[in-house]
Amino acid sequence: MTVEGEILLEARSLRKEFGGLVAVDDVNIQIRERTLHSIIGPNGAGKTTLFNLLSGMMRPTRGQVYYRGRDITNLPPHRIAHLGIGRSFQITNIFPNLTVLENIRLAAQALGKDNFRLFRPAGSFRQYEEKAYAVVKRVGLQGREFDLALNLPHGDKRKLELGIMLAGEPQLLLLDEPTAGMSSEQVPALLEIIHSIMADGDKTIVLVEHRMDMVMSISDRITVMHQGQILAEGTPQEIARNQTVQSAYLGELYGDLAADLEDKDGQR
Ligand SMILES: Nc1ncnc2c1ncn2[C@@H]1O[C@H](COP(=O)(O)OP(=O)(O)OP(=O)(O)O)[C@@H](O)[C@H]1O
Repeated sequence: MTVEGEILLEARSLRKEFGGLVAVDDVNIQIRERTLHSIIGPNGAGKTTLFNLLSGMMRPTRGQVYYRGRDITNLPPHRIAHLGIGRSFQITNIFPNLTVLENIRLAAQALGKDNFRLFRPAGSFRQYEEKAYAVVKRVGLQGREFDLALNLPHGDKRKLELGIMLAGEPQLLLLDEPTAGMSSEQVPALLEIIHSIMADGDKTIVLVEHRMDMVMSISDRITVMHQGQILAEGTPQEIARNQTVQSAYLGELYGDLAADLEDKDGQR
């Protein structure tokens, strides 16, 4: 059981309009430290837009985002990243012609203070290399260190993406569908990595994910979005039993989920 901490990230009356369309409709959400907080909802519910607002990739129409109590609403994405918020970009931040190790080492160097110095001391290079190796191991890419990123199978690309993020030492990880495009056989390895990140005891993860079994099994809290608004929030058990959620979203899935959760409750 995770020990919940202070509020790490908070959105207040956060709104994003695209022309006449309200993608995020005055959303209030609080993410507590050391929790795995999932955001679910049907296609077009506004989950990715919310992520873009939280990570500074998009400016809200109105409303605020606070990180550790500090207003970060209009900070550029790189400043937000330096505060300790990492965000997955669904593969686009991978350099395809660099190796796995180089990709991760660059991300580690980008965090360091001497990334723009032309003549770096050899010691600091070694330090980044060592850190990169540790991350490679962490995301289960041992044996693939010297493969070009472009040659990795899809599941390994997703692991590399996580590795690049971890090399930046974020306190908060925003993961947008980390299992997208993965086969069911590849999912457990990714789940294990997510579990190990949470086991560090100092990390917080916000996860957008469509695989309901995964969301229900790993989340501490779940927020359900629907048409840009928050429909419900609670523990996986509360969400699975929530009547409004059932009719709006979970539908026929509910029967299986409720049975699963009853089983888990019974085993505790
Ligand atoms: N850049 C954009 N310009 C115009 N409309 C957009 C833009 N981005 C998102 N939208 C619209 O905003 C709404 C919310 O989209 P968003 O991608 O945030 O939903 P989502 O919950 O992440 O969906 P999915 O699960 O399909 O990824 C949708 O109606 C979408 O078409």
